[in-house]
Amino acid sequence: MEKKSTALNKYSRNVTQDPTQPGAQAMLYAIGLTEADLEKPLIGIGSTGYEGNPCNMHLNDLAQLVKKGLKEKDLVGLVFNSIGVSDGISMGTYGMRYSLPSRDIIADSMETVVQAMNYDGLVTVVGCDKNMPGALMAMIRLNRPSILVYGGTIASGCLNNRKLDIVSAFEAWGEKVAGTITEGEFKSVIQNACPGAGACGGMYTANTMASAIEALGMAMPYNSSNPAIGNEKEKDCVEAGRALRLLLEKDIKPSDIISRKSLENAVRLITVLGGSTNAVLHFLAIAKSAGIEFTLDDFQRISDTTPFLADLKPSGKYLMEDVHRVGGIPAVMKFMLENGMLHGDCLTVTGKTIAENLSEVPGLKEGQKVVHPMDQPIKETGHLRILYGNLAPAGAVAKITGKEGYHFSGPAKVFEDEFKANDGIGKGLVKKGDVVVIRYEGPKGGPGMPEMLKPTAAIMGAGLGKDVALITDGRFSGGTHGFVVGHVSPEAQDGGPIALIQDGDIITIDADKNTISVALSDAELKKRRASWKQPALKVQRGSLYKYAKTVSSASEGCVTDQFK
Ligand SMILES: CC[C@H](C)C(=O)C(=O)O
Ligand SMILES: [Mg+2]
Repeated sequence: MEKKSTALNKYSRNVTQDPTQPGAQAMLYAIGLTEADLEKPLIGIGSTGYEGNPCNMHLNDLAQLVKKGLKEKDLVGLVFNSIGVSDGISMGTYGMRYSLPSRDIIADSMETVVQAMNYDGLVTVVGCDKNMPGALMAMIRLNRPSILVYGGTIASGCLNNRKLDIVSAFEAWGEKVAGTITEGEFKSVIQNACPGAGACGGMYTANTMASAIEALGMAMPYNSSNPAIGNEKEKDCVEAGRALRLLLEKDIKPSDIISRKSLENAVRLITVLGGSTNAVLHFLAIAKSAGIEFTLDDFQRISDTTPFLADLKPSGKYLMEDVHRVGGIPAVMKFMLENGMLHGDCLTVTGKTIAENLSEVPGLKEGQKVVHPMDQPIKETGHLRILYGNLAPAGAVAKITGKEGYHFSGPAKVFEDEFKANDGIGKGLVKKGDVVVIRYEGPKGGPGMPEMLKPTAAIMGAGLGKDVALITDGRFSGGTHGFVVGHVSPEAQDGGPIALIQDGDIITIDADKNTISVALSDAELKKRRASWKQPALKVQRGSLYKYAKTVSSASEGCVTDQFK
């Protein structure tokens, strides 16, 4: 792409080169910049590093490596921090209600710093689930040369020659409640599941979003599959710093890289990998941030025409470390390009196209078992199904790998929130054949649309994965598997039909016809709605109140900056 070169410091020059800004320059000298530095582009390095989470504990060190790469290319890197919360640590507690809102706080905070400080470009160094979409939304809003750097996946844990990961710990609770493991075994799983730094090791939300962002073209090749610990990750951080120079010189911005075609590339990779349902929510929001028409129906269209090929946890056997071992995400993308599943002409942050990047990488390792061949798919079409029906007039998102079948019908077992559901499951109130309904956990009702890994892991751990379905206006962790439907819209707080369900109503989920329905007549639903009263919001002040008052529905990506 031949783009005219512009002043590389077109933003920072407003403070570094303007004689009417002596205070700014005095402060920049104070942080140690020299007169020569003030003539160079200033690049924000937005890190979500913090000590309290394995996904984020090493990010500030990686940010220094990005800074090193920038310096090698005569650019001044300046590290700043945004926030992050841990899905794995907050899961099952009230704190999980802050998880999805943290995405938009990260987007707002990175936008704020880069705009306020007049930085010419941005490299974000991110780790846990919401960090990637939040950082990407900021990059899109700012639309100046940017690269996303993912902190990388965690190594697998190990116990008695059994590979463990974070979901092993979650599911161990269900196994213990069901009596299939002892208290001692339970403790050993917990203590050995996560060996150190890195984001959750299966194809959960962090690895899903990192892989998809690499396919979108906003991260360097191998960035998503290089593990958190090791010289490959250190190298890719320095390379990202170096790579920003070309983007500045050619004035290549996110709006030159993100398009409907590159969004299709991202979603097609998610489908091949069997990625997290959260990617639906986040890519709806990312597309909205970019002003690109991309709706739930686009996910269904791509799912209908893309095979599910990767045998990855939570429903499969392998972890992201195994993807790395057999060639990494570029090798998967090369396989997809060769099979006509990617648009190779999309530009990326290397300044080259997807096809040009992939021409330089080896393919999947001979004989590897992680990614199935085209003629032996795990499922001929995608695992992500967008369901509609009298229970979800505005849509719902199902994760159907086929391992639990494609149809489920049974009596509703209704819980008014996640905590009551966890309590009920723990007390054995959920029986084979039930459709568990967890409601008032949507974007406004939660608020914050929490992930339901605790109940789904308990159901799976109790061996009920094939015998119980679970639907919610909340969402699911990437670690969730089983017969699950989330993002039911409209949510209960807004009076959606899910608010009208009563114990015993027969709910039917058909993943072939993409429908979710309750066996009630329109007249009955109308009668129940007449007596339904909207409950007050669960919070009346603070960040969750602001969120509940501004957030859009899940079928719109839960955006908070585009309210009408
Ligand atoms: C267990 C998985 C992780 C903690 C998560 O929340 C996600 O992938 O969404
Ligand atoms: Mg999560």
